[in-house]
Amino acid sequence: MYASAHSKKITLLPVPFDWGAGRRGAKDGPEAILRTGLERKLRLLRHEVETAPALPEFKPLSSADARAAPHALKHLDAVADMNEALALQVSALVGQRRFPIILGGDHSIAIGTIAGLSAHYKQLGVLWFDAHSDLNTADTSPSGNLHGMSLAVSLGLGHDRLVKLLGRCPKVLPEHIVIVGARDLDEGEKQLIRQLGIRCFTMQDIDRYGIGKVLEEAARQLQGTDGVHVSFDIDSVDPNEAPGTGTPVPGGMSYREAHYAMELLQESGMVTSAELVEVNPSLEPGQRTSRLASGLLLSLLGETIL
Ligand SMILES: NC(=[NH2+])NCCC[C@H](N)C(=O)O
Ligand SMILES: [Mn+2]
Ligand SMILES: [Mn+2]
Repeated sequence: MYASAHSKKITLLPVPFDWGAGRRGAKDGPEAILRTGLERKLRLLRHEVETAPALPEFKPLSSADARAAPHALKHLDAVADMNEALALQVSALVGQRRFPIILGGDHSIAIGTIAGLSAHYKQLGVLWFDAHSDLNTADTSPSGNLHGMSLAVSLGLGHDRLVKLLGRCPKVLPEHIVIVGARDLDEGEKQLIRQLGIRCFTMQDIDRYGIGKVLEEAARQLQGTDGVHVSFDIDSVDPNEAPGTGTPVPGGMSYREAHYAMELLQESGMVTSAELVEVNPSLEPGQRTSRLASGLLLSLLGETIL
């Protein structure tokens, strides 16, 4: 086997957290992904790999937070506390010149990941693979679930406790965000995308241009950045391939489209961190979704077919 062009010092960081989602179970995602042998397989690609101790479990403490009234910010305290701890860890890893791969957990963990990254990358680019755009605010969210708001928070829109993590706000600029795979957007999210001019490649764009062309455009959009974070929500892939996830939406990326996107990003050499979220092992009998998640990370880090 050939050594991949650039061997990296990778830290796998498990984040067993699911209070940002409407249903429980994504907290077992990291363990399921790690069980596929991800660490060992990354080593076969000639990377130096360590698995960090999992982030401690943050649970709702106050009864108000646990009750999670509808149309509020559900479990705000737990989400804020977890993300603060996560942001500090991610920032420390980047400071040590390590390549962080954060294993979720629901997508609210992107708040902490991006906060930690933005402490080092002043022009951070974010490639957001998702059926959704997670651009809701308290005013537009149909659910109150914070995993549907994490990208908005990173743009500086949301509760003070979340947008001001580690000080800098916003963490990322609208022109440095590219969404890929969208097919279920709430009305307020559509408005925000238009208003801020966020680059959003829907499933129709993937149908029309092909995933290769879409990734080419995405890379062009992120040219002015000093680091690129791949935030991969497994529900961007079609539920036939990724059934083990909490908010599945039909009509997603195919197995090959998802892998090809990762392969192209590997070739581009532009990616500086990644996270894989929303794998919920309780929602499928087998290991299909966690295997897919693991395989996509391997493609992103240099695994090739031949
Ligand atoms: N990370 C996710 N899976 N997010 C799903 C969000 C669904 C919906 N848009 C909401 O705000 O509740
Ligand atoms: Mn998401
Ligand atoms: Mn999603």
